[in-house]
Amino acid sequence: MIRLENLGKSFGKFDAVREVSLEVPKGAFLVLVGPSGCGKSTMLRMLAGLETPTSGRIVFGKDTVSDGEKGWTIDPARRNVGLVFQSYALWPHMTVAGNVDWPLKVAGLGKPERRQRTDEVLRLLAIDGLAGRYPNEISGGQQQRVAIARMIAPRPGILLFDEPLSNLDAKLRVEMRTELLRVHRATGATSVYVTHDQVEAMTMASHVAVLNGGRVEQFDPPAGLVADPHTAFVATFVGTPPANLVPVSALPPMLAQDLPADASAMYRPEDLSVSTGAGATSLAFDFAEASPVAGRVMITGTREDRRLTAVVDGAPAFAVGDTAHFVLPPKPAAIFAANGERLS
Ligand SMILES: Nc1ncnc2c1ncn2[C@@H]1O[C@H](COP(=O)(O)OP(=O)(O)OP(=O)(O)O)[C@@H](O)[C@H]1O
Repeated sequence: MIRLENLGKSFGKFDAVREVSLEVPKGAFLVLVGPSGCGKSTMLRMLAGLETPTSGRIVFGKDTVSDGEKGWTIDPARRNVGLVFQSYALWPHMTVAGNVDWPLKVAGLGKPERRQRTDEVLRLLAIDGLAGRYPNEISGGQQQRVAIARMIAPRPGILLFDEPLSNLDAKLRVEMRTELLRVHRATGATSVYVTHDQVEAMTMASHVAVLNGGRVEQFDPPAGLVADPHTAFVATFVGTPPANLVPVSALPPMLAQDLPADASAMYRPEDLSVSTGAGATSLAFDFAEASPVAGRVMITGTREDRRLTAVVDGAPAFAVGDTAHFVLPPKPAAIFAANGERLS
């Protein structure tokens, strides 16, 4: 179990992480997701013991491992965590097996046990055939597997990942997601995974914390974020494609009449349709693109700095720049106040 209680981190006057409270059970796969600069890495570094919180506490199981009020933290080597970064940081002068063996040697394990554990994790990551190679003799994806094998070999109870797949190409990234989840399950550890990619978050997580400006805007399972976004930020950040947010002032008068004038209305792409002619509940946008998604078509329109997305079964053929009329449903799926809070 990992529990964060009012966790905060300030650098001078700047609050990088503010009042974060959440709890996940043992075996959870917690993803911290949010835009650049929202405080994800700072949170992970506090979990790793590389950064001392300035307020609040971090609890692993029954043990407090960092206390911001008292200003102490248990150092990384003594808190039962494994950490994998974006850069693999393998030792170039050691073989694959040597890299995996090193932390076990440092931990003082005997040779037979080290050998057995190294073989076991290399097999788990399907890189046992590469044991004798050096890092510069294997691909980026294979290096990432070695970094993960090295992390799990000492059997930490908590696995921490900082954007581990961002250096891999798109296809490999998708494969490695599945692979990482398999490793996570096989170890029985609790994982915390940092990414700015909401698709990664939504496909991998058992629990997601959406961060914005150092705060957790919502903490829920992936399906909960899409079904019931608590803030305008979450509504437009998650989902494939994310929901549309339209200021009430820009809605057709018929749809705007009962809504607060300074609010925004959320419409799901699948609730919109697209037509060549204007209607009482449609908005005119410039057709930007159409792309096939799982047997349906995703249509995107732009106008000034706004974008609207519809996912439909079929639509008239538009050319780029044509006016496309996006027909809105009678009621929005949610309404958000000007400050982003959900009203209904
Ligand atoms: N040592 C530091 N001193 C001062 N400010 C810092 C320090 N470390 C991080 N920050 C600031 O804290 C904020 C959060 O940084 P952090 O690296 O946690 O963000 P992030 O969400 O991981 O971003 P990215 O996805 O770009 O890595 C940023 O505005 C950053 O500039």
